[in-house]
Amino acid sequence: MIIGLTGSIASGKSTVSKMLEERGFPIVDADRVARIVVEPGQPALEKIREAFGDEVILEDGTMDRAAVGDRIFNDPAERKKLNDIMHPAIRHEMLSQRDAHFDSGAKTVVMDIPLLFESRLQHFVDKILVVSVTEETQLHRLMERNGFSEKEARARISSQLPISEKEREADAVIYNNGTKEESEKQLDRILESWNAAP
Ligand SMILES: CC(C)(COP(=O)(O)OP(=O)(O)OC[C@H]1O[C@@H](n2cnc3c(N)ncnc32)[C@H](O)[C@@H]1O)[C@@H](O)C(=O)NCCC(=O)NCCS
Ligand SMILES: Nc1ncnc2c1ncn2[C@@H]1O[C@H](COP(=O)(O)OP(=O)(O)OP(=O)(O)O)[C@@H](O)[C@H]1O
Repeated sequence: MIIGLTGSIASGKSTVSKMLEERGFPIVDADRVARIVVEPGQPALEKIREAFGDEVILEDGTMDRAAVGDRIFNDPAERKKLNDIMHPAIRHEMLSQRDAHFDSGAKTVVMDIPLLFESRLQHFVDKILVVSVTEETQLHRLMERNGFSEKEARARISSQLPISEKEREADAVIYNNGTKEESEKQLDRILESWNAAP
């Protein structure tokens, strides 16, 4: 079985992903893969330099994530330009990690994909698990975790589909406004109802 774990920025996907990892599920993490495909020497990084200019590359040759973030979260055309470069590379690496887990005998693989709906990847997974929070909690946690101003946080939130739309298409939803323990209980109930074992 493939579980697609999604939600919105700072809704708690990594928190739930950690709980799944503790239960022995192998995780393919799109955000982590997105860092691998732009390491120095990777073709995607060269394309980013060509498309966005030398000002988004740091002196040590790595991508300036803050500079790229400022550009893409404030401009849909810039965001599309980056997505068009990075998403094919991310998809390729994620599928190869997924296959490796199944080849090693996993029964269930979790794919943590923040943009599962935005990138229309629903057909890649068997069950969609959405981690949801109210917009107020999301804004508060995002500002606190990243040290963003309200404007910076809102730009990121509005770069994604509203979480209510994601909930509608989910097979199950974890409401992560309460404590992590409360979310953990919801997770265990969902895994049991799906008969999901690692
Ligand atoms: C823009 C970048 C450099 C900002 O880096 P930064 O370290 O500040 O953030 P990080 O990578 O941890 O992402 C945080 C969250 O931002 C959101 N996000 C990232 N990219 C996008 C995007 N293109 N569109 C909408 N939301 C996005 C996701 O919810 C993600 O979990 C980085 O997010 C990136 O390379 N994005 C493009 C690749 C991508 O689409 N990743 C999303 C998962 S496939
Ligand atoms: N139930 C909770 N109670 C309190 N804080 C929480 C809870 N769940 C998550 N957090 C905190 O909220 C922040 C966002 O959570 P997390 O990093 O798991 O979100 P995410 O969906 O993975 O974000 P991103 O899309 O940016 O990767 C983190 O600082 C995390 O520690």
